[in-house]
Amino acid sequence: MTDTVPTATDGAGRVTAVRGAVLDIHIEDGDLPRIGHVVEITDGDAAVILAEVQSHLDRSHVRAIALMPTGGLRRGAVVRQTGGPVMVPVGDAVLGRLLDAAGRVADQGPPLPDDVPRAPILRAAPALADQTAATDVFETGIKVIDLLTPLAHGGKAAMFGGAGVGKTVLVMELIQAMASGYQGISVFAGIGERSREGHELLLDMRQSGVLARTVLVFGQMNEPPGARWRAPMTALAVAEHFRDVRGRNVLLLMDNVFRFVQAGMEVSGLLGRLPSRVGYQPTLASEVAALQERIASVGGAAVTAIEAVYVPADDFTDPAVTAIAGHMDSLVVLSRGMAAEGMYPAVDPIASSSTLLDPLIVGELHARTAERVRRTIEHYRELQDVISLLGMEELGAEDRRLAERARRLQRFLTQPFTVTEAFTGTPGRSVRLADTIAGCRAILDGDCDDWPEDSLYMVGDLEEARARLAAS
Ligand SMILES: Nc1ncnc2c1ncn2[C@@H]1O[C@H](COP(=O)(O)OP(=O)(O)OP(=O)(O)O)[C@@H](O)[C@H]1O
Repeated sequence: MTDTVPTATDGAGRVTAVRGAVLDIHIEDGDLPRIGHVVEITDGDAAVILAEVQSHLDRSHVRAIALMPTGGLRRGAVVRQTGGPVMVPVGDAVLGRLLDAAGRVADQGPPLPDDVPRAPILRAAPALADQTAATDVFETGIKVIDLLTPLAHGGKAAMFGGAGVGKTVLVMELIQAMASGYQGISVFAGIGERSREGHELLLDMRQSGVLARTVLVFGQMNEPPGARWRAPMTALAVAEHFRDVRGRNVLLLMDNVFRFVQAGMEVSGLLGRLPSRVGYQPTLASEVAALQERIASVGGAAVTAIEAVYVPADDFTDPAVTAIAGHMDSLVVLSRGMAAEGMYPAVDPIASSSTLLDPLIVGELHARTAERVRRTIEHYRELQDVISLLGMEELGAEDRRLAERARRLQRFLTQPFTVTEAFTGTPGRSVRLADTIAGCRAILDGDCDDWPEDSLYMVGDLEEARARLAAS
């Protein structure tokens, strides 16, 4: 598992072709490097470039994908085999640090000590028999999530949404909410997103004091596909070390897993493989599985994953989206319609789900309340056409009462976030699950029927709404 850097083996070679991130290498004598193994390329004084071997072309040629920019690289550059996959630094020394996909520090801090333990980024998932199931609820303080899509301690949750519906804001809020009250280690993988967001996160974490327990791994959108493709694996290697060697609980956050799939698609195209459905790589399902299956809880230590997933063109049937969704315990679906109405967080209460929402896991009261909330909002949606044509007044008394309660529930499930305070001016709220359940039950039972809808919009618990009502 954890190991020192592999020593060079025989089989030095030279670069024979450079096509962007794709490198063809001639191995002059000795064995070819294995698929998945990494080679080091040096060209005079230029920085060392790492590349991962992807195919064996013939008895003496391999094709590799560079993990770093290849600008300036020339044919004839010297290639040295390392005899293993990429080895990245792990353990206490990387806490509070920012690494790139190849495990180099990228935060202008001091270099890592020479004796830092290293781990390979490519590894098999733990055996099924060693994995423990996730059945403990991880309370986030975000009403709509805790009530309708509870997250599992040691489970996987994904936030799905099209462009600009609030995925990043939600993941950042979860980091704030969970990491600050959480005693484990957090590992954040920034994959294919804007570098600006990464730097903002670094600053935020430094200010809030969680950075000392956090490792950041970035392969952002300006980096070559190999880096974006391997950044999540590097983050996993760091997380696995804390889980397996140190027995610590780990919170693994990834923004954005779709970009990992997209990078894999670029790599596949660069290697000349025929595309499959919707232009994706033929290996889509196995690539997603290779990542997701490694996120597992073993023995006493849990890895809890929160992943943001971009949904291209808001198409939830996209093969990348469905491939990722299949691995999740909790699916948080963000809706453009709700975001347009300012209903933040724009979590769609009907489309979102969680395997934990079972009376045997969360308890009878929670499961029943969630079910009633869902049914009421769903019924309101069914009535929407009639309402937009004829108005609420034309509904029957029972439907009208349900519609009014559904609108109040939708507003009560909005919540100001700490991370948006800077531009909304409203401080964030964290609500205990018991208060969320009590608030929803009160609305469902008609206790708030004569409250104006606005009194429930962007509040914490029902007491706050009551106080707001009394003050108005
Ligand atoms: N909880 C919220 N409260 C208030 N505003 C929000 C909230 N969530 C999102 N927004 C608004 O929506 C904008 C887009 O959010 P965000 O960057 O999280 O979207 P995204 O889905 O990650 O987008 P992209 O796919 O472009 O990365 C924010 O800049 C903010 O104006």
